[in-house]
Amino acid sequence: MITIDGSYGEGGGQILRTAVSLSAVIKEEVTIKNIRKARPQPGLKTQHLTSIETAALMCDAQVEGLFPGSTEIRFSPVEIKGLNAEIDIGTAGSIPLLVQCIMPAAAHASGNVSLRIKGGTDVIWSPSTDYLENVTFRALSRMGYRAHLKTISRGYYPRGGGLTELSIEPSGLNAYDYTREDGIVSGISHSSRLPGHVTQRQASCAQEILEREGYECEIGTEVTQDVSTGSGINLWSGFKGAVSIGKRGLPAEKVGSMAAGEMLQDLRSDAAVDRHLADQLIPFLGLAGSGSFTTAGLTEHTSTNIWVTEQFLDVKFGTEKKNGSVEIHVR
Ligand SMILES: Nc1ncnc2c1ncn2[C@@H]1O[C@H](COP(=O)(O)OP(=O)(O)OP(=O)(O)O)[C@@H](O)[C@H]1O
Repeated sequence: MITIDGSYGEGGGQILRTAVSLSAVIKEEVTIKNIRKARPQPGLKTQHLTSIETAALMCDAQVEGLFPGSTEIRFSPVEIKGLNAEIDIGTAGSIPLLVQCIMPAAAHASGNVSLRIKGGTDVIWSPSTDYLENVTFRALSRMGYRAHLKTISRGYYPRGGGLTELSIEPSGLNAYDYTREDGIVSGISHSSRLPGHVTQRQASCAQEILEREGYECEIGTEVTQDVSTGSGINLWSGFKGAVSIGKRGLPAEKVGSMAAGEMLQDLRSDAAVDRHLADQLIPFLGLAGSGSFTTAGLTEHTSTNIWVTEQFLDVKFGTEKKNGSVEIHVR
């Protein structure tokens, strides 16, 4: 049995997601203590509960300690099967973070994973569903990972209710050395239950900033009347992306300029992948057993995910400074 201190390093929900999924892959029971201990509301939130429940469903796991606010769980996996199910997070809890919890295990399943998931598609402190599809899954496909996430309708905080369709096929993971692939910046400026000019203003502002700096852009707009009210803009290029979410009182131009500013910072860097993708790639690099990428800097999310991954897999990550970036590798 493996025991993980959930308060280690960054101390957030990601420790939980990586630990649960890798425990399923190696079929070894894990106990996670001190879950989100230093967060203002410690323990499991709705998003984490539904994520663990979904992972448990996939691998017939028994789970102890699964309740809101719980700071310790024991996850005992059996075999990872395919799964065809409808999952409702019930709040604006992040759909991409739920998916993050089952991604490594799904590659090792005996069948396909097809889920219709309801929840938040564009919420703060999380990849958006567009980011997951266009940045994370695009990057992982280089290692042979086969997954798609289709956004059917958007779910914003606090109401959520967005709908997505996830499909993951089992696959082996091959080693891959990521190099910079920045090119045209693509994007989508979206809103629900707001006047159409909001998406236009978000998109125009982002486009103007990026084009002024010499980057070609193609940003689409999407105006809907979904269950929840909100707006945002997602940009991506190569293995880099930027997510910006609107909120009451924040001008649409500011939402657009924040995304463009984040994207520019990444595009100006010689690194191959952005800092968010960096932490998300770690368990997969570990499972592939070899591979590398460069990123602008080592975040606490990344170093913590390296630590968790090394607790489960027989791999050792290395980091090395390279021309203003950091190379992270497994050899
Ligand atoms: N703007 C963003 N774009 C892409 N990915 C993001 C973005 N913001 C956060 N992420 C990713 O979302 C994940 C967040 O993990 P984290 O542990 O902070 O989440 P959590 O479950 O909400 O936990 P906690 O509330 O404890 O922080 C990380 O993989 C991080 O890289």
